[in-house]
Amino acid sequence: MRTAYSVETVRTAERVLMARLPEGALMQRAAAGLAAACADLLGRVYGSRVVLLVGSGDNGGDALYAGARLARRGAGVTAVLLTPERAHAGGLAALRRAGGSVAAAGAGEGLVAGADLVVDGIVGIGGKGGLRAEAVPLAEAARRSRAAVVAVDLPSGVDADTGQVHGAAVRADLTVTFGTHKPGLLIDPAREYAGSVRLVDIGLELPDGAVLEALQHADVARLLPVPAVESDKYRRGVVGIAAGSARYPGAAVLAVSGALRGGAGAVRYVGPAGDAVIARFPETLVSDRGPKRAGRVQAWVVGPGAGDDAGPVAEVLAADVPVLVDADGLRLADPGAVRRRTAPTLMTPHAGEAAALLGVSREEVEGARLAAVRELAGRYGAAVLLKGSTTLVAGRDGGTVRVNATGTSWLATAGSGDVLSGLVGSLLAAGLSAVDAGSAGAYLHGLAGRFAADGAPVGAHDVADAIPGAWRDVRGVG
Ligand SMILES: NC(=O)C1=CN([C@@H]2O[C@H](COP(=O)(O)OP(=O)(O)OC[C@H]3O[C@@H](n4cnc5c(N)ncnc54)[C@H](O)[C@@H]3O)[C@@H](O)[C@H]2O)[C@@H](O)CC1
Ligand SMILES: Nc1ncnc2c1ncn2[C@@H]1O[C@H](COP(=O)(O)OP(=O)(O)O)[C@@H](O)[C@H]1O
Ligand SMILES: [K+]
Repeated sequence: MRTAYSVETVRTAERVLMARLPEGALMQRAAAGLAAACADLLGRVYGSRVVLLVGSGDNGGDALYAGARLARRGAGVTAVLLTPERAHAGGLAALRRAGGSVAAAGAGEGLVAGADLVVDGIVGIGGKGGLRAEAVPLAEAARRSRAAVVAVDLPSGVDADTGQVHGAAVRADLTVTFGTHKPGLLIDPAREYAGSVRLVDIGLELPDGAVLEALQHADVARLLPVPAVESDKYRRGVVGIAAGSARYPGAAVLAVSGALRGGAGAVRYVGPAGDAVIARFPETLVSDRGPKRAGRVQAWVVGPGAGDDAGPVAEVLAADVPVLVDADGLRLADPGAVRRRTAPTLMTPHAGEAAALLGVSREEVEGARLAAVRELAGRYGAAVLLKGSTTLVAGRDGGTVRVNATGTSWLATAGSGDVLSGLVGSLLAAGLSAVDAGSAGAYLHGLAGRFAADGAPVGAHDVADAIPGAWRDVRGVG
């Protein structure tokens, strides 16, 4: 499990550790890790041109000490000081002792343009708001230049705790972060500014209560239901899919395609697209009698391609089994009925649907995904999986939010959300909790998207076909 902690928690852990260590030891650990990452990126340190962008806090101190290490290995290192009178004194002295220099006033942009490597030590976890005006031209010069850009702890200008970006921010190729990931490094839009992320262990001891956690292969492998010797189809779980309409039969087919690959023992389809479903997947149990009279299921998926018929949504919400509500179902569901449910409920909106439910703009949701997913979970008393470039899953009772790291923008193709809803519904029927089903399903779906696409466009049905390969990859079999 990869975790991300709030700035406040990092600060507390840092204080505890600093009290036990000689002064400056923590910054030296950070600088050593940073310099090593820079050296890896440069390949050849000797003779390279390194420019440090140095702000007024310890983030700048890290950059200066790392710069000193690179200078000792033969790099030409120049520091551009944003507020010369407040630059980290110890770091500056170390850089000078190692043969590095300080840029003349006004020379920064030119130096950045000619650099091999730019180290962004403008601001770290002490930052508030976007970059200040004096730093903006330097960030722009770094973006224009051919230099590799390494952000210290996080790209300057992004919000460490939320992933929001207010105004200008540095765009990095690599972010070297200390002690723990910060939430902003894992959530768009900030995540995109971070490039790849390298975590340097500086010995921080972190308590329970991460803001975010990202499942990895081993975590998902533990969650996935695998039939035991004595399993039968009913013990494995039956998932009911109430989806599709005369206008959108494809949504039903795609949701069923995901459900068949999700680990339930049987898939029951209820709705007007039975013929299309059977034609493609003859193993489906099809009924046109409505969810209430369709027979026993261990979990329902309702909503994909449902059109305007609120009846099945209400019937499904009245069932005392886990329910996944997606797409049209989100609009048709009575919020009171969702809140009154005692069995688990998982809502799976994309940003536009989340915006409609919250009464805000899509841009607002996309700019502040963590706040949006928590707000929805709180309002509906339900688990919420917010889809998009960053997929987040929040539980109904708050706490740590899951973030999915496997997605790919090739998944932005019509119907891939329907596949996800079937897949996750199947995991619910197999007995996973709403948060586990949502996050394990998003993980497999993202991986399947990568495998199916492999660098080329795919349709949603290709993603469904790639799900078994994702399972095998996660379980380390085949
Ligand atoms: N917390 C930890 O455990 C460790 C922290 N270290 C470093 O220390 C950093 C935190 O240092 P500080 O607390 O001194 O804070 P920062 O260096 O992140 O920033 C504080 C300074 O930046 C200025 N500033 C704030 N917002 C700004 C903006 N939007 N644009 C430009 N300037 C802005 C402020 O005036 C303040 O002087 C971390 O990010 C990390 O790089 C490491 O040295 C080692 C361990
Ligand atoms: N830019 C992106 N990067 C990664 N995943 C994405 C991106 N855009 C969409 N996705 C994923 O693709 C799927 C699309 O679902 P959805 O928006 O409901 O589409 P549809 O309604 O057409 O099925 C979701 O799993 C979502 O997380
Ligand atoms: K930084």
